[in-house]
Amino acid sequence: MSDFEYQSGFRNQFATEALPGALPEGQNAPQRCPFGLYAEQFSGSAFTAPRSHNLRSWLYRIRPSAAQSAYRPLEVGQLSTAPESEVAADPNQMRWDPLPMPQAATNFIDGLFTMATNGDAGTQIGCGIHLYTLNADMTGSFFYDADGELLVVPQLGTLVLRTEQGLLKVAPGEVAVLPRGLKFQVRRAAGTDAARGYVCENYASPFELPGLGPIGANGLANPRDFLTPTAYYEDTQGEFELIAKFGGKLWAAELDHSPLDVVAWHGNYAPYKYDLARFNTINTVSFDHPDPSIFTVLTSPSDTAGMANIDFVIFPPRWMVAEHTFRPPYFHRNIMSEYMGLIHGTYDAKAEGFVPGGSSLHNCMSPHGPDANTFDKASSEELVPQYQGNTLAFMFESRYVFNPTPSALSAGFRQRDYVDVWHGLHSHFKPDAR
Ligand SMILES: O=C(O)/C=C/C(=O)CC(=O)CC(=O)O
Ligand SMILES: [Fe+2]
Repeated sequence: MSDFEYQSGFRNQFATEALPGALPEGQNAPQRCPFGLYAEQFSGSAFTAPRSHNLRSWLYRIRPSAAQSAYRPLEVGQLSTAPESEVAADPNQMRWDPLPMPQAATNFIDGLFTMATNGDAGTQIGCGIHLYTLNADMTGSFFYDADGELLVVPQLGTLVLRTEQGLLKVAPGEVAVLPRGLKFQVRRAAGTDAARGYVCENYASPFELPGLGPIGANGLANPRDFLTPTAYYEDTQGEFELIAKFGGKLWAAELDHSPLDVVAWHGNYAPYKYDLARFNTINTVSFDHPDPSIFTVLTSPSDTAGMANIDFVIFPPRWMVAEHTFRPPYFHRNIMSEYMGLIHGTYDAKAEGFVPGGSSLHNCMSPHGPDANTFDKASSEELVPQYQGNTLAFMFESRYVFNPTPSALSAGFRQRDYVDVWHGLHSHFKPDAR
C-alpha cells in the first residue's frame, strides 16, 4: 500500500479514519470519544460564515493541541517581519534569477525568503510571497501559520508534506494548499536532494474555485482533481519544537510528542493538492489573445466582487491557433499587480531572462508586455497552429500593490537591467503606409 492515499473533490465533507471506529458516530463531541481520543474543532471560517463558505473539521487526536508549552519569540531569518521591514511600494518593473540553492543544511522554514508582501496579516488582507530552497528535512520541528493559508508551488524537487490531516507528496507541476493553522513538516521525497519553489501566504479569504460563467459546468480546474489526504497518525514521544508564524513573526513552543497524532477527522477544512496538468485549458479558436483570467486555477476573493485578493493563474502547455493575431501577451497596464514565476520551459512574452525558478513583478499600472525580441518575432511569424509544449508559468495577481522586501530589492540575484528588455521597441510608425 502506498504511503499516500487521497480523497477526491474540492472542499467536500470528507470523513477519514486511520483506525477503524475512531470517528464518533452521529455527533462531533461525545462525552468520551472512541479509543480515548480527544475531540478538537479546527476552523477556517467564522462559525457564522455563510454555509457555502463555512470551513471546519473535527479532529480526533491523541492529545489536544493545547497540550504544549508557552510560546517564545524566535529569530526570523530571511522571513520578512511584515509590516515594519516593508519598503514603500515601487513602480519599477522587477525581475529576479532563481534564489541560489543553500550550501549549509537548510530546511523548509530556514530557507523561506520573503520577496514581497501586500495588505496586512493582522487585518487578514493581502498576502506574502516567499521563495523556498531546502536541502534538509524537518525532523524535530513542526510549523503552522496563523497569518495565512499557504499555496506551495514546487519548482524543483518533490516534497512530502506531513500534516496533521495526512501525508501529501507534491512534485513540480503540482501545487498544494495548506490551510491556515494546520501543523505540518516538510521533508524531501525519495530521490530529491534539494528543492526549490514558491509560496503564496494568503492572509485573507481561503482559495476557492473561480465561477465559470458562460463556460458552463465544466472546465478550468475541475473539483474532482483536487486531492485531500486520508488520516495518518504517529504516536511518538520525544522533544519537538512547534514553530508558529503569528503577526509576521516566528514563535516556538515545546511539545513532548509529535503533533501528527490525529487518528481520524471529518470536515471540509483540510489540505489538498492539485496536478496542474489536469487544468482544462480554454483559449481562443478564432483571433486575439484572451485576458489571462481565463487561466485562473484558484481565487481568493476580496470584499469587492471581481477584485481578487489573489488570483492564482497558470500558463500551461496549450495550442496557439489564433488567426491574424499578435499571439503573445499584449502590452498592458493594469489595476491588478502581478507577481510571476516559472516552473519550467519558457514564457511566451519573454524570449530570454525569465528562467525557471525566477520571478518578475509588475505592480499596479506599471507598463509591461513582450520584450523586443518577442515582439519582432511574433509580428512576422507564420500563423500556423503551434503547440506550445515546453512551458509552465504562473501568476499571483492581486488588487493590492506588492511591496518588495528590502532583501528582495538588494538581492544579488535581482536583474537590475530588467527594464532594458523593452528598449529595443522602436517606432514603426509610417503615416503614409497602412
Ligand atoms: O499571458 C497573458 O495573457 C498575460 C499575462 C500577464 O499579464 C503576465 C505578465 O505580464 C508577465 C510578463 O509578461 O512577463
Ligand atoms: Fe501582465
